Amino acid sequence: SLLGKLRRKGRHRPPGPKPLPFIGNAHQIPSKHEWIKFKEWGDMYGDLAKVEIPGDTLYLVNKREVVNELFEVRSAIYCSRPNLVMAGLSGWKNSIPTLGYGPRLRKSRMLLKKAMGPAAIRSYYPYINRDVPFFLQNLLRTPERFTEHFTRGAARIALKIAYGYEGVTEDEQIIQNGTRAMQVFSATVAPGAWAVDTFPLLRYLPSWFPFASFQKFAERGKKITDEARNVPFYEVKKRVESGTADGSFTSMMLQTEKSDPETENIITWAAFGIFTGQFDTTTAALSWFTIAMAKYPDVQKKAQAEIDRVVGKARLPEVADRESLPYVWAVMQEVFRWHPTITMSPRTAIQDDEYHGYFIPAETTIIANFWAILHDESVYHDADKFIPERFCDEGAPDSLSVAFGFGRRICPGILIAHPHVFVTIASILATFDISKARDDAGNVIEPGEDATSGAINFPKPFKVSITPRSSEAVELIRKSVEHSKTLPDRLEIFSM
Ligand code: HEM
Repeated sequence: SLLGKLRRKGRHRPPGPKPLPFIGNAHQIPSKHEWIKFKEWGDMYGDLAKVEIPGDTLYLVNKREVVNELFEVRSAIYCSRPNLVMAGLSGWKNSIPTLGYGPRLRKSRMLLKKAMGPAAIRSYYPYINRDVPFFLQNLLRTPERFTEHFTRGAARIALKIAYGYEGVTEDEQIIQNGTRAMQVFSATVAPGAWAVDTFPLLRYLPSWFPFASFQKFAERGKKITDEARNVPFYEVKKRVESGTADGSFTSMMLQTEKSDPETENIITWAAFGIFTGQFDTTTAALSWFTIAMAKYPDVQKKAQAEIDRVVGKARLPEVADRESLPYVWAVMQEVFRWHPTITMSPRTAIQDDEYHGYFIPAETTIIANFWAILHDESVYHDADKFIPERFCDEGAPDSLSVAFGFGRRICPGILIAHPHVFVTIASILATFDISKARDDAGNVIEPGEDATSGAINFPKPFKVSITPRSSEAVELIRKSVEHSKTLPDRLEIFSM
């Protein structure tokens, strides 16, 4: 039979929801929280579920074993990305996360390794520890602006590494430009935006963005993104030329790499990757942490008790305390499991392949559903609940080995994200209590768990109450800030 012939040729395609002519399954893909629908299809159709959209076929992968086999073991095949047209038009064409596999990607990741590899990261620990008190001080002064403090805390470190930060233009403007550029990115790579067609993109437009045609969107998005990437870079370049640059990834690359336009362009994107890769993701993760602490006071108390016992109240937690704070570490693992920062990641195969008898033609887009893996009830019971004990007492598989991706496209910032998020969480727990806010009538406001749509999984804006644990804690923050001011703020590794 024809079917048998196709099978023999290995051209058996995986099952999936029934497509309609022309639009395929587009009408069945929801406009938000696509990962939940994709998990349902995985539960119905198995290891690989095929979904048709106009102009593309997607294979959904919802199980850890399958993602591991394809993205890790066969990483050399599943190492490219789909062509994200709208992201490309909006200024992100040459960005690292959207690059197809090839020499440019390899070069970019090689450069990133110099700033994000194990040795470099260890050399940042003192800088990260030094910065935490400033973050806590901001939180103390204006606790209701916690989201902004999360962003600034992460951005300060990222900007320092990428551009040398202090003395390099105005950081407020750079952070604001970066935030806007990331909103353009997030909107244009959101699965609903590219998986269906370009029309649903309108749903993801940030509120400050005037309603406009696609051409206008792309034009404006590109302008924002170019400016966000170029302004800090050329500032550093100017300073390198005049011999006044603080040591940073950019200054080091400008002095050690070839000075042709192509290489320079790659450096701008690598630096911009360090900057934009860090602040939004960290803000999202810390926001979910904040919601978790408000909703699960017993978890918070237990984590605080561990810190009080191990670290004491005379100093703040530091990066090096990680091994001796297993419960706080489990809280962090649970944050990245409960609401993973990036719920799904797309890859394309660079050659034909086969998985358990199913044919996977070159160029097929595979969507790894990290959220589904981390909400698999057979692995993580009561998956919607926040239960750190599953990691430290029950031996559940690590969530961080999923939440940062796999293989050749694994998050290059993973080694800095872990200690930075960890020490931030530990320091908040050491000095503040997070609880549910009350409205003017005194009624408790239940923080929701609704996520925004877009590439990065942020909770919708929410209110909580953040108050210092004690007057001792306030004093500790004040003393730590004074101490930090006496410490060097250079990154030695880039001083040459
Ligand atoms: C909370 C922190 C973070 C989380 C949860 C996170 C998560 C991820 C994930 C899931 C991916 C896709 C991986 C894949 O396809 O397998 C990714 C890619 C990426 N991340 Fe991160 N990330 C974080 C922080 C950072 C930081 C600090 C940097 C700074 C260098 C960074 C830079 C990047 C870049 C450049 C890519 C694209 C890599 C590529 O496509 O080759 N991220 N990240």
